[in-house]
Amino acid sequence: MSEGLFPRERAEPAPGAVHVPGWLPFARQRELVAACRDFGRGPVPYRQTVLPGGGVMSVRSLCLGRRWEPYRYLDGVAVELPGWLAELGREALAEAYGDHGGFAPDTALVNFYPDGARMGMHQDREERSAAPVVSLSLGDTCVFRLGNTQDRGRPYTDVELASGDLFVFGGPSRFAYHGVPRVYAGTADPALGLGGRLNITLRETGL
Ligand SMILES: O=C(O)CCC(=O)C(=O)O
Ligand SMILES: [Fe+2]
Repeated sequence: MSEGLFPRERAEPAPGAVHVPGWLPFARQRELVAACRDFGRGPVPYRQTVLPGGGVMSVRSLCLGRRWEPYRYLDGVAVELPGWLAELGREALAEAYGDHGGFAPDTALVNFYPDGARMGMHQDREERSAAPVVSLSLGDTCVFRLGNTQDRGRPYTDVELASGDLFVFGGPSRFAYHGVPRVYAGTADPALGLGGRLNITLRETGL
């Protein structure tokens, strides 16, 4: 980890991909952690997704708004996407792109990474909207791998996402393969009250 050694600066690792380190103030991060804990106490708990081939994802996931399963969005909504979270997504996009462009997310995927959890390279392509994906990270720092739009392999760029970081991928990067090959256990500020990593992606499903 480079924390403390190199300044973490805003970067555009690929066209349409923007990383804004430390975008969320610490108090806001704490509120989001509490909210994510509350979501898990709602009608639909966090659960491990079973892939069509029988594999089980190591992350624990929960959907707000439209429900995603591999590889489609289901009809109907089990838990509403809170208006304040959609608004946070708009603010995030305005920060990253200078304009929220009318972004109207109707779904949030909340992923919890316990120690050792990872996410393989994939595309977010079940949405029927070209709107960007807005990602917020909380807790332990991870390696986020932003690949190309052709396949899971190189070229790719590894970006460290720490608590409070905003990452947006849209435009030419919207359908880039991406994944989380590694989470650095125990790197979160203990005052955050979270062991592991949380990631929230806000999306427009266009459905
Ligand atoms: O955890 C992350 O940073 C990425 C999550 C992701 O790619 C997804 O939920 O589709
Ligand atoms: Fe994804």
